[in-house]
Amino acid sequence: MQQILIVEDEPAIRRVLVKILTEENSSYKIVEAVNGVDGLQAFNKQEFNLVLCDIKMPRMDGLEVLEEIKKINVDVPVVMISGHGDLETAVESMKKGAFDYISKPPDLNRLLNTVRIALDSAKLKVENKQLKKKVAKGFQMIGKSAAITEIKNVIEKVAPTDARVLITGPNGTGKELVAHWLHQKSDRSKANFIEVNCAAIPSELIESELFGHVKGAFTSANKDRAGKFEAANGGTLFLDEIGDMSLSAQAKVLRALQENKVQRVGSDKDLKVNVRVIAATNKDLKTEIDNKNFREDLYHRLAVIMIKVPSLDERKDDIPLLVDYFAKKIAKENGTSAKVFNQTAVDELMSYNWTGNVRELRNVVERLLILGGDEISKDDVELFASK
Ligand SMILES: Nc1ncnc2c1ncn2[C@@H]1O[C@H](COP(=O)(O)OP(=O)(O)OP(=O)(O)O)[C@@H](O)[C@H]1O
Repeated sequence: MQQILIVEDEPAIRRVLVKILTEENSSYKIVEAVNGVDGLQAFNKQEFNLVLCDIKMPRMDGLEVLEEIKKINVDVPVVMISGHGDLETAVESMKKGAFDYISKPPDLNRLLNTVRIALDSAKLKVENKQLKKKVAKGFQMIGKSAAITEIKNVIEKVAPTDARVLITGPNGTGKELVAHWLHQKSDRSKANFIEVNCAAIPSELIESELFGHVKGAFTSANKDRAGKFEAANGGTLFLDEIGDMSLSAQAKVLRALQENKVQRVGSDKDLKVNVRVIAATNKDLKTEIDNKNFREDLYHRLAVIMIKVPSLDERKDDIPLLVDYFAKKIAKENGTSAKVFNQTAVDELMSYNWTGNVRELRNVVERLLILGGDEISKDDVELFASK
């Protein structure tokens, strides 16, 4: 059901609007208000998917109603109804957040199209918000150890700035998670978070991956292609495993960071980009610099803020929380009910050496959920954890 509020002082126009909409779609439920004040009262009382609002009305005009509605719920589309002579106001209302406007007398097709598009777009907005929430939930950072608490504090402080961040730590400790959080908690979260795993891309392709290419730049370049820097414009570019990047790509990344400009491979045209770069590595970049595998100037550009994610061994008190979190998460993903890990099982898991790795702990939990008994005990851990 779609709830539509019509705010219109002229009874004849109101009647036409109601007739057209109810005849078009029986799921449209209409509430009528005869002036702006009544309209706002109705809007405050119940939820609406769409508002149609006349511009010229006594007591409170359409623009005021629009402004008030946007204060209450910015996501509900408002379509203005403009009479003869207030076209300029209609245009102004668009600047104030109106979705669109229709003219009086309402043309049937135009009205129905506008209503349909406004309702669809509102639905998309809501879905998008829900999806974002879901994504944010999928990136929960579990842990109350001193190390994780400190990392969360640093994220809170650093995320809203544009400072570059270098995240270090062993494989599977949560470096990517930290990068996601930095993005989610920044003003850039509306734009893209683009990830490039520098270790997974052959060195001859990394430049084209990062900067794009123009048609004919190399044999397989059969059309122009944007690179990851361009894709991340306005957002965040996460360069994972940056310690594995070739020296020639490092030189180009350095230039991109210094000048906020990139050139597609095969082109000499500069493209301006506004990208926040977050990098991660499990290597000791200082050693890589000594061994001439990593550029020192690039290191200093990247490592404005350093976040070191410690191995799980250094924060064992997070293991019970992580086991519980993964057990519930995996059960939910598989549509099964969550099994309990009893204290003996958790103690046994805590006694192991976890040289990295949260990812490994997650895999062990999954294995135990599949192979273990109804309640996971120390015996199950000894039998199936295979550490
Ligand atoms: N504190 C945490 N809370 C919840 N999940 C976590 C935590 N740390 C890591 N994970 C999960 O563990 C897995 C590995 O984490 P992530 O990919 O962030 O590690 P990484 O250090 O980037 O690994 P790599 O070095 O291999 O790229 C992911 O599924 C991630 O969601």
